[in-house]
Amino acid sequence: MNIIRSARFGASTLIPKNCWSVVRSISSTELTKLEVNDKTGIAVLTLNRPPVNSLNLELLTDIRNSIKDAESNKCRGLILTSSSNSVFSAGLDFLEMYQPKEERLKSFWTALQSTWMTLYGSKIPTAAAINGHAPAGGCLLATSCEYRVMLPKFTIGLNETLIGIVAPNWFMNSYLNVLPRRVAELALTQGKMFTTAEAQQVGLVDDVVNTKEEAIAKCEEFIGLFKKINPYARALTKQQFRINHLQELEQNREQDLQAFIAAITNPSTQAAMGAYLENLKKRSK
Ligand SMILES: CC/C=C\C/C=C\C/C=C\CC/C=C/CC(=O)SCCNC(=O)CCNC(=O)[C@H](O)C(C)(C)COP(=O)(O)OP(=O)(O)OC[C@H]1O[C@@H](n2cnc3c(N)ncnc32)[C@H](O)[C@@H]1OP(=O)(O)O
Repeated sequence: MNIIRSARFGASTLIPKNCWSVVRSISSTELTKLEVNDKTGIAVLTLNRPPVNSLNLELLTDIRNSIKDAESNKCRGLILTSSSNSVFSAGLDFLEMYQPKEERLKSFWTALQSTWMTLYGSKIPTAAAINGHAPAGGCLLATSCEYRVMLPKFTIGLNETLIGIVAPNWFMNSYLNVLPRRVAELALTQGKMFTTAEAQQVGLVDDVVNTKEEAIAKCEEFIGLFKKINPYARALTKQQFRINHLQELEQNREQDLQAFIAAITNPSTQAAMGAYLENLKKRSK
């Protein structure tokens, strides 16, 4: 058996899963766990930032590093999931955007841009096992993948307008890569959160299953579709579909950062976000 070494983790840890496969930890931090199934070569990246996997600078950085680790370890595919039983990811961490410090705000948004470009443009097949709610940035992660499977009774969508903010172009492009234009426009302008059943109906998710294990198995099945396909030809074909969106952000990173800072630090945005956060806190009491 080849032991994969990770720059971030040193020697790999072997975790027996069943008699047919061995799950090996490639890299691990407090916030993420990246494990590869030795038999299939498929990696699972588990987000682990309780209570709701809200995406702060550190989690975004770890996600990006993990995607790169999966690629450099020549994994055959990557599955994103969550350690929570009810939330895939609550999207961007409001605490990064509410009453922010400018330098941290810049690093945060720059990390989000980089993580999105790494995931959306990844050469390896990517899939999301959505085992909980996936609002806003959580939905962005899922729609940046090539395949989505979701558990029942959760919600997913880009709800930015409900918070009084505007989803940037590249969030919209990830949505448009999955949804028909008319559906995407209506959903974005309403800040619609789709139930699992609605999401499947409009094509925002490809499949619905009852357990996380089944979701991972579905993702593995999807990634298995490429078993006999030349990875180089596959990666270049995927890239041709996504290159315009990637270049659009790459060429306008600084403008996008400035637009974000201006929008977020606007007093009316701060007031709307403050009220939304207050409401969230009240609801969780
Ligand atoms: C022309 C264009 C011009 C300009 C464009 C440029 C820039 C645009 C500007 C900005 C774009 C910014 C984009 C932002 C995208 C985002 O991702 S914003 C985040 C949106 N997320 C949400 O709305 C989700 C909110 N959360 C929930 O709905 C629920 O928490 C959830 C359903 C996920 C889980 O519910 P439940 O299990 O019941 O948990 P609780 O609600 O009880 O929450 C537990 C604690 O977690 C805290 N929390 C929840 N979400 C977040 C979050 N996103 N960030 C930080 N903290 C969060 C919650 O307050 C509870 O905390 P407490 O226990 O009370 O301390």
